[in-house]
Amino acid sequence: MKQILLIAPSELFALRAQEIIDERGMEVDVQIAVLEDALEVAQKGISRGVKVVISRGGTSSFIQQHVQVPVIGVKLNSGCYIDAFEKAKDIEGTVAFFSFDKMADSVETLCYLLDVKSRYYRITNYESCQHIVQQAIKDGAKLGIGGSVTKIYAEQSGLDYIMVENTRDDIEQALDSAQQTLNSLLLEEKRKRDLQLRLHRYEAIFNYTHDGIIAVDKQGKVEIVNKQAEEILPLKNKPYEGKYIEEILPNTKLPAVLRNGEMETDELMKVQNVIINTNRIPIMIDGHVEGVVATFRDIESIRLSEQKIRSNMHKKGLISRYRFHDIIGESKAIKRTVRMAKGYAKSQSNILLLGEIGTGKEMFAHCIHHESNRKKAPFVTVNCADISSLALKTELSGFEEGSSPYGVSGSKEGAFEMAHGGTIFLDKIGDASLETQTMILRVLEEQEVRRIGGDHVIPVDVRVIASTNKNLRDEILSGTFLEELFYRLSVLTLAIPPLRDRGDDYMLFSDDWFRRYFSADYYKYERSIHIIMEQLKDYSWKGNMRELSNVVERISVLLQNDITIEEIFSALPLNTKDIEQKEDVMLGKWTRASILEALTVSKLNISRTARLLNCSRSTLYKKMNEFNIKITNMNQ
Ligand SMILES: Nc1ncnc2c1ncn2[C@@H]1O[C@H](COP(=O)(O)OP(=O)(O)OP(=O)(O)O)[C@@H](O)[C@H]1O
Repeated sequence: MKQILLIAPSELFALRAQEIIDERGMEVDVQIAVLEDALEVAQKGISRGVKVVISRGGTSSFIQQHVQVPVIGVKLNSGCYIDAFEKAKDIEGTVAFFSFDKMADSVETLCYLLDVKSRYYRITNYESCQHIVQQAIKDGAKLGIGGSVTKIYAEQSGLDYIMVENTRDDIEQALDSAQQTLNSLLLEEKRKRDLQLRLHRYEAIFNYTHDGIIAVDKQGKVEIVNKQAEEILPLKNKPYEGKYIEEILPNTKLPAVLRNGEMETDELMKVQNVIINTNRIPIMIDGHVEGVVATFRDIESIRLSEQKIRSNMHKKGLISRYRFHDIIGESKAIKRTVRMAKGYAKSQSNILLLGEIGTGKEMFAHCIHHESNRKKAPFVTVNCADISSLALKTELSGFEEGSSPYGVSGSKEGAFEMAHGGTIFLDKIGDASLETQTMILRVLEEQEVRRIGGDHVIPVDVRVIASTNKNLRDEILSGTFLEELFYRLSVLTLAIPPLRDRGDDYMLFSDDWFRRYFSADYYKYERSIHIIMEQLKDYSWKGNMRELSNVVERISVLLQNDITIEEIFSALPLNTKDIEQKEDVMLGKWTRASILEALTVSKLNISRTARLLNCSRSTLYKKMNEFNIKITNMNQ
């Protein structure tokens, strides 16, 4: 699509123009028309994308009045008149020269030299053309010389007329100037587009950034407030435009920046009861402060969004894994404990879980969190045992950039921060050093943390569930546990019963675990499993679930390798005291049950059973026969 349109007043003009255009390889559309016709041609061209029009004299002035694009006028120079003078010099009477531009001095000189009686008519707009031609006739003109528009009126009035034709130079000049105009228009358009793009970008940033933005002018009057600022502060229904910032927000410190022109960044402050982190940037022009822009964030929302990201990233670590329905057990003891835990879950108080190792304290902590109204927020576990005091402190408080005690780069969020809105589980709290206990106590009292190397405090809302297998009252007496922390943590206490107090629950657990271990093969081993587990009825399970799961695993492996029940018992590292106690109970009576007990305790070893029962091996076999007791490898 050609963006320059040349409207020629005559065929000769058009031919000359086309010649130049072709020579230069320009992109110009050439048409022949004057006045209204020329305007129509121009308008059509513009609607197709023409950006510059070239035309001459009256037609050019006429088009320009009706269109928005620039119209380049082709000027007439004195050389154009040479041919006209040929005829003019023989004219008896006045020759009228019509021109839109000032007539060249050389034309006047030529008239003088050739003794042509001349009169000059300057046309300012095409409407006056007709009138000017009439005037010339009145003034006694015998010949008219000029452009295409006056030619029309001259012919209408019967005035002899010569239309001047432009030289190649005139047309070249007009084409040059049209090309330059087009170039600068295109450049300007590009600039505008770039500017618009930039403006749209700024607008998007301005309205969709998470930061609130307020700009004031040099007098401190509010100029711009973005949506986020309206919401954070909140300013929604307050008329603020044109008001002094102090009138709507009394302590923004923006007037101070207007006075001293100093930038302030990363400052924490409270405005309208909202804690924000803010930057104040003075707008300097020629060394003068012309305004200030403040950007700020609501600390709470930053943390919430960080938390959201983090909890997505560390889903496994930050969400509770167990629900109450995962807790296995039919005993009264465990059912009562679950009932209490569910009740505790509904409250906001801290909870201290007490119990021997492996009783399921951590599992209960997960369940309680999930049953509480904090279940959608993070659940963060921190193990206070087997970790140095410094590492634990780092874990709990996090650190700022460059402040890691271990020289780690970057910053790190502490566990309390991570658990904000949710629950922190302090496992084995009784093993934390006094220093760490003091730090935890301070966080609980003040409900805020400060990262290592940090210069500001971070408010936290965290529920603490702590656990221990120690007797903390004894620890307090011996000075290794802070009494104050104990009272803070033990608002609610829950004692998780040991496995030995849960009746046959150990059978349910082991059954569950054996099934998981053997899956489809479970039925192959079911009988052996039952016999073995029955024999462990009175075992004390000092390691509780952990010990039971180890035993189950060991038995499973042995059973799978076709090891006899007798050998399996000898391979189990069971607590010997338990067994000895059982032996005491069993000795004496010749009953089927007592023989079975002795066989079990001696791990199906006949010599040992005989010794236990204080009889010979042959007596034992006889008795076993009597009671129909057979020892077979159950796997076979
Ligand atoms: N009632 C239960 N039902 C099912 N699984 C359980 C139950 N109690 C504990 N467990 C399982 O037993 C194992 C040990 O439990 P957990 O780690 O919760 O005990 P703990 O008291 O926190 O142990 P420690 O004192 O050693 O930290 C876990 O694998 C847990 O899932």
